Amino acid sequence: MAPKMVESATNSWDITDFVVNQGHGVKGLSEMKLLSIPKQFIQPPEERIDASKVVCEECIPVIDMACLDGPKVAQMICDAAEKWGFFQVVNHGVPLGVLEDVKEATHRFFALPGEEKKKYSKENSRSNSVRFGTSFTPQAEKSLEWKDYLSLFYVSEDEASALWPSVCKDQALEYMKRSELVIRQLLEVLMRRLNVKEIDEKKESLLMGSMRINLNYYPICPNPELTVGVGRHSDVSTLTVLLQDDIGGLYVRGVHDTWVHVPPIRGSLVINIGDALQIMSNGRYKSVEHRVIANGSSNRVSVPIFVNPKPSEVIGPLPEVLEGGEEPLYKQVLYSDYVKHFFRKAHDGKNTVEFAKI
Ligand SMILES: O=C(O)CCC(=O)C(=O)O
Ligand SMILES: [Fe+2]
Repeated sequence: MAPKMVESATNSWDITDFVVNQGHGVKGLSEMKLLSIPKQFIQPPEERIDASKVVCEECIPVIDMACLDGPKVAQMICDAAEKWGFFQVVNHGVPLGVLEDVKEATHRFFALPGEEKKKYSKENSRSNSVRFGTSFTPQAEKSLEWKDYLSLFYVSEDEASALWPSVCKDQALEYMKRSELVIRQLLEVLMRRLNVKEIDEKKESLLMGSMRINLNYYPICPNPELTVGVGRHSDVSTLTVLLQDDIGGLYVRGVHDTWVHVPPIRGSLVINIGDALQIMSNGRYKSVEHRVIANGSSNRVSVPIFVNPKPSEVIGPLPEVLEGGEEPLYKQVLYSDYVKHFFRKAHDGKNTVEFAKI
């Protein structure tokens, strides 16, 4: 890249324009091989990960789904959802090839020229359900996050075939479809501890009535210690199924203000509880804060599937949970309002759930 370009792009106005508006993303910036990150990406010290708070002795549970019918596994899943809000599953039934294909497809999408990716930006996309972007909500953020993404909201197979980018749609759809069984199994197990005997049509709409798949791309960063890949947040989903590659960098909030790394395990899926399930379980299951650090030497991809209530559902503590006289901690809220509230502001840890607190 010509030095002039580097020089002009480091001008503060141009950076946002280059990264956000022109569709080059952070990847475009990373490829310019800047010696340091532009100031727009510098996070305040309290938002950078503090190495002294990272604990290596602890680890989120790794659960073998092959023994799901045995007595122990269901208990481990529910315990992990209560204590950590996070766990990894192995032998989950989604073929390794499907996982590898969707990671490759993610690299393929982000390798497209900026002009091509820009067709899916907020301004240009033919549909609200397909969105290429950068950071989280650049208009609301004081500091940008070092991440690009393609977000695909699933409406129907026909819509996906017509509108999702052709370089990744088959792989993204296949990953989503093949994950449905493990999603159902997990929800059934989690519901049983809440006295919900079966997931009927109404519960299905409430728990998994909509799906969103994101392809995340975290490019190499010249000053990873000064910025973040994703800031502290909890997901607004019922639960999230996350595929990560072998680079690492995802951290989960542990006890006493500590952070615990989620080590990549080949073939595993990371499962985390989202705010919607925390609310529906009246706080029994925890949607836990997490964040992603930037990386100085490798590009990283991850592919979360956000399993969400249908946007038109009203969520609140489930009647089965309150049956024994437990006081509700959350009010009834329209799920689409909850999501709007989340996307209106920058990432700010666990604060979103305050929106639903009584
Ligand atoms: O990339 C990751 O490992 C996590 C991403 C994440 O937390 C999210 O997209 O909500
Ligand atoms: Fe997340």
